[in-house]
Amino acid sequence: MSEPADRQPAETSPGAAPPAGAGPLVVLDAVAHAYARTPALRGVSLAVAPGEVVALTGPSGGGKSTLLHVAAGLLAPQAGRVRLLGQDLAGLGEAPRAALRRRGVGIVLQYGQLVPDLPLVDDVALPLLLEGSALEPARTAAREALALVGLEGLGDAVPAGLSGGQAQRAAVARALVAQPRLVLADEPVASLDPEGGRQVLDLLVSVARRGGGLLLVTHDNAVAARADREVRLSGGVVAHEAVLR
Ligand SMILES: Nc1ncnc2c1ncn2[C@@H]1O[C@H](COP(=O)(O)OP(=O)(O)OP(=O)(O)O)[C@@H](O)[C@H]1O
Repeated sequence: MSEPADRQPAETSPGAAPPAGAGPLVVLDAVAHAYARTPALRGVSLAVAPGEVVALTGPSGGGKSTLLHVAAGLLAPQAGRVRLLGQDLAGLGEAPRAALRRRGVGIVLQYGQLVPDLPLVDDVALPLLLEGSALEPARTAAREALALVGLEGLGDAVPAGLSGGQAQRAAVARALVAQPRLVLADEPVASLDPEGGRQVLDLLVSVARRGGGLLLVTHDNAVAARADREVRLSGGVVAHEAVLR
């Protein structure tokens, strides 16, 4: 996953990520959100520091996926504030939010969300291509990322030809290809066998071990046990928090 030489965002432009080491990677402060009349988050505060792996756990419907979408700026909360890579999302329009995500955040959503009919190599290369990388260096980085998740040689495959586990691995490759400082991942290893899950989790955790951050939604206690901190959401509030290491 080499950094293309032409990928040098201006640090001062709107949506640009601040320099490394400049405080928490994401901060949610008293965030609330409801879908129509269904409350999903009711005043949640949470931060992920550089170098930290945080597991978000709790019962189904507790608000985990909603929190991840809010943290990513994909969903605007109805109350509270979100700072992503040092930027207050309330002050950013849709285009600068998208630019901020592309430059510093890798996102794995629950169902992979690969682009139908697009060969995997190009799907995984998308974050680099959208940032202006030339096609061939982006494809080279994408092939390297695919190899890291165990999908070497599958660059020409399309999503319809993949197993659920392969699609999940590809989504992780796409999230990591641009070397993000923060990864937000919703059940990223749920479709994998235990050994495959461990390998992919190792890769995700390595982002934090290099000084980035990982916020990981999981129902799996063994996966949560890899985190530095566990935050349990239930009924849209933080029901429990534990430092694991
Ligand atoms: N798009 C939506 N429209 C309406 N209600 C929604 C929507 N998404 C989530 N909800 C509701 O918001 C609440 C929180 O859902 P959310 O998906 O965030 O929980 P979760 O903890 O991620 O659940 P799971 O573990 O099952 O994925 C639930 O009551 C859910 O039914």
